[in-house]
Amino acid sequence: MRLIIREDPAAASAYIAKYIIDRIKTFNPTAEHPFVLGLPTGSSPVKIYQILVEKYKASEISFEHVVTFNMDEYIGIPREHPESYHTFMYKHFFSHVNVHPKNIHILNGNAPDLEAECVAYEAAIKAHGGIDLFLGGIGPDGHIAFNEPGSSLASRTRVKTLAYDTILANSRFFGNDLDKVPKMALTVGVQTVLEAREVVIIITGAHKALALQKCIEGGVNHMWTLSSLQLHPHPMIVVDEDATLELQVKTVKYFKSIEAVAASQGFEQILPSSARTGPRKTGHVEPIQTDKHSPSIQSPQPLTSTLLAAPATEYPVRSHTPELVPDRMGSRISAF
Ligand SMILES: N[C@@H]1[C@@H](O)[C@H](O)[C@@H](COP(=O)(O)O)O[C@@H]1O
Repeated sequence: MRLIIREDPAAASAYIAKYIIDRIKTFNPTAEHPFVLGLPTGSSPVKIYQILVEKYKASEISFEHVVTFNMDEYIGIPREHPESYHTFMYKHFFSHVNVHPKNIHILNGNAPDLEAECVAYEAAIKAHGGIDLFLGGIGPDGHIAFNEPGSSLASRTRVKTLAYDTILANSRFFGNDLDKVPKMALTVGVQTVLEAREVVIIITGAHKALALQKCIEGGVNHMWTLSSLQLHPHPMIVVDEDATLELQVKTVKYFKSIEAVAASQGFEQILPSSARTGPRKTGHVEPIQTDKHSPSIQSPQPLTSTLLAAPATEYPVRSHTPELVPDRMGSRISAF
């Protein structure tokens, strides 16, 4: 886990925007081997999109060969609704860069068969060889995408009922009218996110400090779905100082020192090349067979399943506990 701490949301956003640009450039995408980018909505990534658009306009990055998959979408509001995630993405990003419309994937919350829509979405991700970098944000309750507290850590793209806290938090986008906030959404699952080769999360503000603390210092827990990132080989969380308010001072110092030491050595915790470049293929992109290419992160297995896998005979056999026979202390002392 890399935890990058920056002074304020602007600096955290600038770090991530630069990181994404560097990753795409290093990847050197082509039409046959595009960079597959997972994207979020919410207020947290707005500044990141703004910087990416600026850099595109300054010809510092191209999205010509970038394929995108969004995390989630509300169910039941029209695509053209000002608060739909379709509208959000075009307003803040897609309308301003050279990403091809055919390369944009956003779940359709008005699909006639929502379950089929979710299955097709997972299949489309696999057909593109998986997601290279999933950018995400979190809700104050630590949810990632719309994987609310209690979501299975093995979950995949599906229909999700929103938690009251999330409806409340998102009501600011609907004139603070709870009745207008959709109560259901389509969302990628925790497992869908974990299968990305890299996950980058932005967390800013004191209102998300408890969630960050649970996810960094606590154990993996379905009540704070972001904590599942502890199971990922290449997660990075970029935060502002306010988001660290609930962390222990030693945790903050530890992650700052790690970054400082890496910088002093002239590198920034470089990813393995398999994660940096993705699987190289020649020719067209073949759909991945799920049975042949098992996900890089397997569903968490119950600990007992491994423990019980060992034959019982390998356990040391304990002798029977002897019967307790009451005695007097005096009888244990040898006679003088
Ligand atoms: N489904 C989205 C999440 O993907 C997002 O991370 C969250 C945070 O939004 P904000 O950045 O506005 O706090 O909002 C919604 O719940």
